[in-house]
Amino acid sequence: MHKARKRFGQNFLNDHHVIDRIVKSINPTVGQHLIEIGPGRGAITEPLLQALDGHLDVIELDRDLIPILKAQFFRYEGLEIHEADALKFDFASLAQDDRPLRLVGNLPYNISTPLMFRLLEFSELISDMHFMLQKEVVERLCAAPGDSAYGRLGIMMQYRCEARYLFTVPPGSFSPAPKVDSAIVKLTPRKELPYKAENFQLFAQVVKAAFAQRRKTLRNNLKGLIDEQALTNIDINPSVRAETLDIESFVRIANAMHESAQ
Ligand SMILES: C[S@@+](CC[C@H](N)C(=O)[O-])C[C@H]1O[C@@H](n2cnc3c(N)ncnc32)[C@H](O)[C@@H]1O
Repeated sequence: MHKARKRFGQNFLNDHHVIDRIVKSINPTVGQHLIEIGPGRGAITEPLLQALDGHLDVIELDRDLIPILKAQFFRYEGLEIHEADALKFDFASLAQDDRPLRLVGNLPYNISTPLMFRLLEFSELISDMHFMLQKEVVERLCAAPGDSAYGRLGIMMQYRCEARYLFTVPPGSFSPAPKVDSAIVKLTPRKELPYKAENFQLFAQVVKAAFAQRRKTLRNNLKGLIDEQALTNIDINPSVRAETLDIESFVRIANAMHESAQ
């Protein structure tokens, strides 16, 4: 019998109503290319395989789960089990035809933020992502300017993706039960970016610096990167806090810095 491991963030879904709701939200159809991150003991894997005529890629880090998954799903020849770390996995290696990738997973909470940043690198190959995460992380991913959860994670994600909070899942739906609520988020990479940063690294640097100290003004957090006058020139008030600025404003700051460096 496999024992749940904390270090792999293992909280297995055991609530059929919730599993059903997740699969309905994903709405998988035969012919689509789905990839499940962290299949665990197969709670979502099973209904996905049924909906996808047995064709699915799964990525699992816990090597003790691999033989269990193989035995459980031996009938499905189209199931590819990758024993790998999703944080290091080359998702482009799965995009061998022109079908976009659909990512799903009840993710280990301990790697959720770095995994989100990693997946952004592959966003052009992905049509959508449905993830279960800690509720607080989903709130951050979906937050708008002025919300208390609004910050670096939400801005970097929403720059590339539309983020939608689907529903909340209580601790009792898992075994072992986590200490906090979880939620399902749908992330849809944008085909066209509404605001384009000329230099993406610079944009990322501005967002990071702007939130370095949440209670400080832009003037203070961006000191050394861009001066007060340059902010005023592009209609950004240096006395406000970063949490009031929309994504377009951050792009405007980064683009002004990029132009002045040319
Ligand atoms: C929260 S459990 C979910 C399991 C299953 N999908 C379910 O809903 O019951 C997270 C799963 O991700 C796996 N995992 C943890 N870290 C991982 C990583 N870096 N790459 C791939 N899988 C990982 C764990 O072993 C576990 O199976």
